Amino acid sequence: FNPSIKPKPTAEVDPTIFEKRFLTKYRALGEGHFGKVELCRYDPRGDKTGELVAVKSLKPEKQEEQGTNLSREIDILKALFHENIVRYKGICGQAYKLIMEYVPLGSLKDYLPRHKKDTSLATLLSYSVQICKGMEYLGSKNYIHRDLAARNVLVENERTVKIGDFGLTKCIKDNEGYYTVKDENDSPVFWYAPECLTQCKFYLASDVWSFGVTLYELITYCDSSKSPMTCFLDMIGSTHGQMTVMRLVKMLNEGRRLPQPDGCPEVYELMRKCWDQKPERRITFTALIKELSNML
Ligand SMILES: C=Cc1cc(F)c(CN2CC[C@](CC#N)(n3cc(C(N)=O)c(NC(=O)OC)n3)[C@H](F)C2)cc1O
Repeated sequence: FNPSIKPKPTAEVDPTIFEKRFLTKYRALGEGHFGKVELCRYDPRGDKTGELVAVKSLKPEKQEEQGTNLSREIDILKALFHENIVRYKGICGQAYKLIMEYVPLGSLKDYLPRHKKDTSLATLLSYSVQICKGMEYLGSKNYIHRDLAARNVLVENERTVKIGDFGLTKCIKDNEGYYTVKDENDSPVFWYAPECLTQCKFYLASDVWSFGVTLYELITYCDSSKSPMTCFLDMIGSTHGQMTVMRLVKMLNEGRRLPQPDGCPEVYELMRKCWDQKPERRITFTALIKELSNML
């Protein structure tokens, strides 16, 4: 080693720029209204030693209309660093592809029904604490998720979960404290708080409401026969088409809520604190972390 000879810097390669020609598709992980998420291998050496990644891309016919939304989602995810939030890895092409870490055990919606026997209540509560930590961090940056549900929480391993999709995440304007929801075609209405349904206003506390519904999903191990949609449609009668939202709002305004899942009444008490009619009266993610941790 001769200290007087400075090694020539190798060409600076930006690890967040992925070349399309090295991305090989394996299978679809999910389909959305405007695009899809696919499992891919990024294999620049062409010997299958490259890493597996999850790639979100827009349908060609939706790129015009949704391109800005995807680039906003990319900018948000790029700036998030938390152990309970899926990692941003980069972009591909003219930013119509978002490259994320691949979380192989999939969403809680896929995972819980298949692992009911080996997932204790304590583990479910640990998952809940982790979701709240990710959401507390997101809220600290003035972002509202707007689509918190078991289908958007990923299982890293049997001890660790991460919030995995930020397709509807928006930034709250400081002086207003809420985001005005534009017409959302496939809004997850059964996870939405009353103020979102009636006034199209989304507060940080609106995400707490959605967390309460997500906690209900966890405690029922995402059993589709007891899903929020199934339950609510049973309560309001499922033959009302576009009247569904009206009847859902009426039922919520009357104070009716999802029923207590079998066992763990103290967890149901916590859900009820997430479902206070008024956003300002709802429990916060910080308080939820404390109360859930005390149950562990
Ligand atoms: C274009 C818009 C759009 C398209 C979509 F398909 C979806 C829906 N999609 C969200 C991402 C998803 C669920 C979550 N969280 N997921 C991510 C991973 C990962 N990072 O590994 C993963 N892994 C997995 O399933 O492993 C077996 N699933 C799953 F693809 C559903 C939402 C959208 O806004």
